[in-house]
Amino acid sequence: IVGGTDSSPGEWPWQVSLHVKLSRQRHFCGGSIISNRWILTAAHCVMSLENPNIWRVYAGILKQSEINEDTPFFKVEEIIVHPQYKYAQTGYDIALMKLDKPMNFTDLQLPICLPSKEDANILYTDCWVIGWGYRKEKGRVEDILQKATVPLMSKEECQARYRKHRIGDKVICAGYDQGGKDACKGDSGGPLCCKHEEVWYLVGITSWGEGCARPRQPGVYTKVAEYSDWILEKTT
Ligand SMILES: COC(=O)Nc1ccc2c(c1)CCCCCCC[C@H](NC(=O)/C=C/c1cc(Cl)ccc1-n1cnnn1)c1nc-2c(Cl)[nH]1
Repeated sequence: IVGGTDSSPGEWPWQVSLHVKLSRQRHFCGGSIISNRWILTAAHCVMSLENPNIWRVYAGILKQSEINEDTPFFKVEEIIVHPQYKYAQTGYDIALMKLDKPMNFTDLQLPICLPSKEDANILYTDCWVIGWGYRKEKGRVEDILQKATVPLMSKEECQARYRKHRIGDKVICAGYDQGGKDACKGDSGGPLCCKHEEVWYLVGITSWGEGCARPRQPGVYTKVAEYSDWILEKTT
């Protein structure tokens, strides 16, 4: 996250750190708890790494330094990538991870609400992008979970910023014209979450952008409300 600040314990209890363990282990992507068995993340995180056995899901943590060989994690039983996904920049950048056993909810690990399709046009005004990603384009994974508030942008304005791309109805853009606050490398798969009438909703999944926090280059997020049918079909 560029231009963010440290989160406090339990502030974003739905945020998970998805680690990949090959010869060694490292943070790979963010994700969001949507039920006691399911994590929502980005398809580009899991592409070419669809073997569930290499993934470790860390919930209820604030700092990457809390993770060591004794830290408990969830194993992944199944990974479901959206069938129309090709590349982040062409959309459908959404995937589900089924945990090998149900998660016990605590103050530090809780699910976030999914917006319903009818909510697709709500004007959210209190939105935050969260993650352990870089603070600048040439950076490194942060220890303390970072948060930054970003305003949502209209599809038309976003399309004007990304002339070489097709900004469709199934993505949502967020960012400042002057730049300064944005997601960055290591944040993808994580939540763009918005508080509406005292309830937090998973409005977006961090997907892509041209650089990090550059002027007039907003972040592009998978618009979760457009996938509520798919999510329900796959998780019930
Ligand atoms: C110590 O452990 C580590 O360093 N881990 C570790 C550290 C870093 C990374 C990995 C592991 C995963 C790489 C492959 C999967 C994922 C590949 C793509 C992914 N993208 C993003 O996270 C965000 C993109 C992004 C999103 C928005 Cl909304 C706006 C601007 C964005 N950016 C534009 N340019 N940079 N960001 C990424 N993630 C990383 C990189 Cl490197 N790139």
